[in-house]
Amino acid sequence: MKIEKNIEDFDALGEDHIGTSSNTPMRQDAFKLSIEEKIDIIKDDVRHIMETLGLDLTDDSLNGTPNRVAKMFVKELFGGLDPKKKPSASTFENKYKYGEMLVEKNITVYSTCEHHLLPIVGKAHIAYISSGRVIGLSKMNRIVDYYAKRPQVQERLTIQVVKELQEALKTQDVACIIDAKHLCVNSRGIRDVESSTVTSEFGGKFKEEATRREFLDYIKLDTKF
Ligand SMILES: Nc1nc2c(ncn2[C@@H]2O[C@H](COP(=O)(O)OP(=O)(O)OP(=O)(O)O)[C@@H](O)[C@H]2O)c(=O)[nH]1
Ligand SMILES: [Zn+2]
Repeated sequence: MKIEKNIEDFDALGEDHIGTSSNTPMRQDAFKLSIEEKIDIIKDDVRHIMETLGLDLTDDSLNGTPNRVAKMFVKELFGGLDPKKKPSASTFENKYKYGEMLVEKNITVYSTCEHHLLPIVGKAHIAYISSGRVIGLSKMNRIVDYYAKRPQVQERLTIQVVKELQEALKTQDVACIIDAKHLCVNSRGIRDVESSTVTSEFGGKFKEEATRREFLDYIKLDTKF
C-alpha cells in the first residue's frame, strides 16, 4: 500500500505531529481505508485467528463472530482512532466570573490496553481553573471517552486528555487523574485482582502544592469500580 502522510487527518486526531511520546503511534497511511474496508479486512483476520485456534466457524454461534468483532474494533473499542469522532469541545465565555476550580469527577473510563488488547476500566477526574472560558461539563466526559477508545497506555491517555482541554480552554491550568484496573494485570499474567493504576498530569497552577491538594481533596481518590 502506498504510504502517504495526510496531515489534515492527523490534525483532526488531535495530534500536533506524529511520533512524539504523547501521541498515539499511527501509521502514515492510517486514513487510506474506509471504515467498511477496515471491517472487511479485520473480519478475515479474526476468522483466521479463530480457525487457527481450531474453532469450527460453521457453528451458528461462532459464525457471526468475525464480523461482530471487526465492527466492535473499528466502530466501538477503537472508534477514537477516527478523527471524525473527535468531540467538539464547545467553550463559553465565563460570564459569571467563576474563578474557583471546577472538578468533573468519577468519569467512567473504558479503554483497551495496547499491549494485550484487554480492557482498562476505571475513573478519570478532571479539574481546571478558567482563564476566561468555560467548557460544557459533558464535553470533558466525551474527551475522555474519545481518547480512551484507542489502544492505550494509561500514561498517554492521561496526558492526551489534559492537552486537549488546555487547548480548548486556552489555559495551562488543567489536571487529570485516572485510577483504573488493567485486566491484563487482573485476569491473566500476575492475576492480581485487587491492584489498580493511578496516573496524573498536572498543568499550570496544579503544579503548586495547594492547588493540587484542593483537587485531591475534592476527589478523595476513593474510586470504586
Ligand atoms: N506503563 C504501562 N504498562 C502497561 C499498561 N498496560 C499494560 N502494561 C504493561 O505492559 C507490560 C507488557 O510487558 P511484557 O513483558 O511485554 O508482556 P507480558 O509478557 O504479557 O507481561 P506480564 O503481563 O507480566 O505477563 C506488562 O507489564 C503490562 O502490565 C499501561 O497502561 N502502562
Ligand atoms: Zn496489557
